[in-house]
This record gives sequence, structure tokens and C-alpha cells, in this order.
Amino acid sequence: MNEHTLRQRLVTLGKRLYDRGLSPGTSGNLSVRLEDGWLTTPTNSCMGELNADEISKLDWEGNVISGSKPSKEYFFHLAYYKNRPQAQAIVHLHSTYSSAVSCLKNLDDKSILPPITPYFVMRIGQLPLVPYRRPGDARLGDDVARLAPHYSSLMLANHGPIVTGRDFDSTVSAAEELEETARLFLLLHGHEYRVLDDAAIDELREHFGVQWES
Ligand SMILES: O=C(O)[C@@H](O)C(=O)COP(=O)(O)O
Ligand SMILES: [Zn+2]
Repeated sequence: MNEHTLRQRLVTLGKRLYDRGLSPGTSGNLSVRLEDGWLTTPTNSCMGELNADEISKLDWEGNVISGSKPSKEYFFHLAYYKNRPQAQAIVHLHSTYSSAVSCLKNLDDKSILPPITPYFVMRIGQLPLVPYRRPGDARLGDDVARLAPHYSSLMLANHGPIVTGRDFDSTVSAAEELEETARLFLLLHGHEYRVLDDAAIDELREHFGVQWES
């Protein structure tokens, strides 16, 4: 897709996330890789009301080339792009169930959600918890840089998810699917439930190349 089309997709998919209640108020940010830089949502923008011409365009040093002041989290987007070449787009949300999970105590920090459905394993994979930092703290960029080569998605503690993917549309879908998995996980709380066993994970690895360390 060319830059013009990707700007339109940012507006359309931002509205989709907002309309589905996944980015309340001015929370969250989106970005997409271009050949000559990358686009991200302006800081304090409402995802339901993005304007294609105001979207921020940055270079690979984090300098603004055009558009409005970028998301204050631009550095963690940049850290993901620089350390994960296959990441073509990034979605950060404050979606309710995912953010609720990010506040739970006693999570397995290396993989906070168990493999309850194949779709979660295929689309998100193991999801580590990034220790809490203030939004906009540049040290989040270092945290992301360290984890990005190994994980397509991360959960910021007491905050919300960061999801990356091979194209913009599938990244947005994966973020929606993560939200549904978090919802299932919380619905299952207090119930005895099965998780996918090693054989089921091996089969997914074989068919879909998923990354999941048993
Ligand atoms: O939680 C925050 O403040 C940010 O991570 C966020 O979601 C929105 O910040 P901007 O992208 O700067 O609007
Ligand atoms: Zn946020």
C-alpha cells in the first residue's frame, strides 16, 4: 500500500477500534511502516476522529517530517520497528479486558495469558509483561528494544497491550483478538479449565509457524 492509502487505513481502522470501544477517549496510538519513514497518530488524538493530513510522519531517528506532534510513545514504536524487521504496523490500546489483565498480580511475567485457544497462540503468541513505567518514559523504548526480537506483542503493566504484525489490517485484528482472549481469561477465573497441551502447540507450530516455548 502507498502512503496515501495507509493514511486512509489509519483513519478507517482507528475509527473501527474506537467504535468497538477499544480505544476510549484519546487513549492508544497506532503506527505503520513506510519505505521512507513511518506514520503515527498525533498525541492526544481521538482514534475515532483522525484526520489523514494531520497524521505524524517521522524518520528513523524519530524526527518529525510532517504532520502534528506525534504520540508521546513514538519511541517505543520506533524501538519495535528497529528491532523487529517483520513488524509493519503497531497498535497500542487501553482496551478494557487486556488492561484489566495488565493489572493482575501473580502473572507469569514471561507469558501472562495461558494458551486457551489456538487463535490466541497463532495471532499473538507468548505475551510477556513489561514492568510498569510512566507513559512517555523513554526507558520504555529500551524495554521494548530488548523484547521486540522475540515477541510480536507485549503487555505494559497497569497500562495495556502493544501488538505488532506483518501488515496494518492483521495487526488491528490481532489486537481485537487479544482483547477477546483477555475477556475469556477473566471469564474463566474461578473455573477449572483446560489449556492447549504441548501436542496441540506442536501441531500449531508445524502448521502455522507459531512461536511458543513449551
Ligand atoms: O497511556 C498513555 O498516555 C499513552 O500510552 C497513550 O495511550 C496515549 O498517548 P498519546 O499517543 O500521546 O495520545
Ligand atoms: Zn497508553
